[in-house]
Amino acid sequence: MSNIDNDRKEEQARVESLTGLIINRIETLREKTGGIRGEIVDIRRDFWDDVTVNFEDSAESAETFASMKQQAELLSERERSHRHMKEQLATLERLKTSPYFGRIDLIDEADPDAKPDVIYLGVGSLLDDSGEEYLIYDWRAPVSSVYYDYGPGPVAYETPAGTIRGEMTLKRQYMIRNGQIRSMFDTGVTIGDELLQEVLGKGSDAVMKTIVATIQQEQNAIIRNERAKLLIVQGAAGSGKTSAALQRVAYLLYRYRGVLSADQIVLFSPNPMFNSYVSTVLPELGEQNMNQTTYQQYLEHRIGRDFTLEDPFTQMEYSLTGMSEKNYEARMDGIRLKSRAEFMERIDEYVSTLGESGLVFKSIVFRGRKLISGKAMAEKFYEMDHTVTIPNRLRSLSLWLLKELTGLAKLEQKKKWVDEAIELLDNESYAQAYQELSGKKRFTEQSYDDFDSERNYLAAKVVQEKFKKLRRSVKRGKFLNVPAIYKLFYQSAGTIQGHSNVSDQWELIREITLEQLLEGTIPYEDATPYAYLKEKLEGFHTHTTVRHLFIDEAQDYSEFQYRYLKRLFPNSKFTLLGDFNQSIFAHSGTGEVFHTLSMLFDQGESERITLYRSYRSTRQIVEFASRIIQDGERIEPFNRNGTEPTLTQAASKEDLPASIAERLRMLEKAGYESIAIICKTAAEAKQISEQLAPIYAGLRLIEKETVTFEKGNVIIPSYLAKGVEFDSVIISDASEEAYSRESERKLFYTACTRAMHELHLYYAGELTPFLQK
Ligand SMILES: Nc1ncnc2c1ncn2[C@@H]1O[C@H](COP(=O)(O)OP(=O)(O)OP(=O)(O)O)[C@@H](O)[C@H]1O
Repeated sequence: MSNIDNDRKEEQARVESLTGLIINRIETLREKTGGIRGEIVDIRRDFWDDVTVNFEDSAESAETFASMKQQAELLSERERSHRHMKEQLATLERLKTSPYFGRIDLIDEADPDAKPDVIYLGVGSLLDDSGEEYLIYDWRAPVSSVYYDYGPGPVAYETPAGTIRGEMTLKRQYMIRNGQIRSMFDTGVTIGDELLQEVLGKGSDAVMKTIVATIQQEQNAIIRNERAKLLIVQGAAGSGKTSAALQRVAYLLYRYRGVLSADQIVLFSPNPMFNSYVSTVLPELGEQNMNQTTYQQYLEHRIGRDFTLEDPFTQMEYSLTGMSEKNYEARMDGIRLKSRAEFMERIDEYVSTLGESGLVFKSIVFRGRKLISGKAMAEKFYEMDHTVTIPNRLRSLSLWLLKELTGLAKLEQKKKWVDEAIELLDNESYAQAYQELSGKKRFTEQSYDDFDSERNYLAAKVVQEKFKKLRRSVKRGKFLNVPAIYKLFYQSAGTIQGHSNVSDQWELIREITLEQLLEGTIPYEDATPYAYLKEKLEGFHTHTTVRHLFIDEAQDYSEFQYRYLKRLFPNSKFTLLGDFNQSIFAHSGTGEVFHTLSMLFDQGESERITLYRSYRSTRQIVEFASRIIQDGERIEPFNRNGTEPTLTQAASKEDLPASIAERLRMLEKAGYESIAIICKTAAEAKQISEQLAPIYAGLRLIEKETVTFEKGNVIIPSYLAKGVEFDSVIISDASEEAYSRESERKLFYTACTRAMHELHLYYAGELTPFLQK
């Protein structure tokens, strides 16, 4: 019998004794939390009974105040304990069925002759009854990093007090379920294939899972990186970028507990559905979710009131299907142009000319009358010292406008409409007016119904009420007509130095952009330039409290967008997770974007980590997909075997749905619970969905508005499948017609790499050239 077999009994006994202890603790804590909850209810109910209220003189008032403060403190202390106990309970619940997943035996260099410290790692920490010894260490504790970074032999790890060195004499992994050790292995540096095989071999879920038990060394470097202000992770499809990002959030929340909170972390995800896909990982690790949003949602929030915003998926759909449209090439050229840093410089130049002239203001109109004209505002604005910044001059203008409005309100009170409005007031308003006037002693002694006083008072009230909206919009800077100013940029841009030579198609780009803007719609490629212009004019609305910004699918952002984000989050560290082989937007392309981004940080502040190993798909799928990309980064499959991907040629396009339905039946029979039919575009997805409906039931069509990711069989456009995964994938049309342009190569690669276990491709006519070699 090997050592490990000898140890097994002992290990199982330890698991049992720990589980017993955890169960006991849970019971005791439940009782205690119940008690505290009761106390809180009592304190809240009896709050005023237990406070001595007396405001008769200042000494009594002070006593009242002190007694209230004491009660409030007692309440908040009880509430704090309750929260703390609930957190402890949640940790114990997590540990109950699977208390730990790893063990390391360490000898400290400072005490080489001592017996090794035996350290168990789990998803939370557990102390013994004395509160001095750790029975389980949290996977994020400093010492736990040794588990992920080393095999048996010399080790080192960082603690807040400095580097600790020592020797690892044992590294063991466990799979514990329901209090039973299902398997255990002793391993080297990499966290064993056996466990990974088991985890990865399972069916996909509707939600992402935590990977703490099997984090790989190179992923650990991402999770625990604390130095870099800009951390760029380039990683093959399925290499665990998103997983590492989420564990990194959990790590940071643990490492900086009390300093960093979940609402100071923001994650930009590729689409709203993705938010639901990743939303359970952090709660599973006992942490709150960070703020999750999409770039589009952010833009919508900033500029959605000014224009109808085109979303990136509509733009994508156009770029994939609009080839035969009249100005297709010009628009595509425009998309690329507007994503570049040079375009930002053009906007900067434009803004500097606006400091001298050209700002457009909206007149303040009230009841169909112009109260203050836009022209008057422009005159006032340009009278101000030109060395003062535009946002500061706008602030002065806003103060001037508010003052003007006060004067205008007085004049307005004399108008006839005010009398009519007064007549329509209800009794309550009259009574209130009377009361307030009496309070202010505005009536003469002889009469309470001094008509003028009352009328003036009510008139002021009526006008004030109506002017409230005007004042509010002035305070919000609404008097600046940013949409018109942006349109003017295109109307006059030919005259801005250097602009006409940014693209041969510039004249046409201007024309088609203006056409859209005049219709009240802003193309996706203009949304960031517009938002940037708006911020430059109004002053940047920076998010200074955000400390960490995570951007998933980072290859899909343009240089312009990154420069904009850098300004919006000035105090934030950036973690970017991307794969250039999956750059599917017309504006995204090469690693240069990341290079220019790192130039926005000081030297030495940015780091880059590359992940080559792909965990999602079987070796066969990874090898198959690698053929699609030409000269991208190499991808190493994790050695998990499966069936070879298949290519099926149908006699005609019309025969495709029947063949696909047959494959669906086979896959379901094989037990797969999440199968995706991935189509190039939304239009194709819709068509296939209609064709399949009569012959195959239960397929859910995923559209850009879909917000939840549920387990089951779906039909999905390729660009919405980003970041997610399925047991098996069917590519509904892998023909030359669908995928042949260079811009479609990466889309095709992204689609194929969504498959975990099986991949099947269908086509009619010629096969895509990307697979012909
Ligand atoms: N260390 C690991 N242990 C277990 N599973 C892992 C590990 N790393 C990654 N995985 C699994 O591999 C799959 C892919 O991971 P993830 O989605 O994070 O990759 P990605 O790099 O973001 O992929 P893509 O770029 O294709 O969206 C997931 O199922 C994830 O759970």
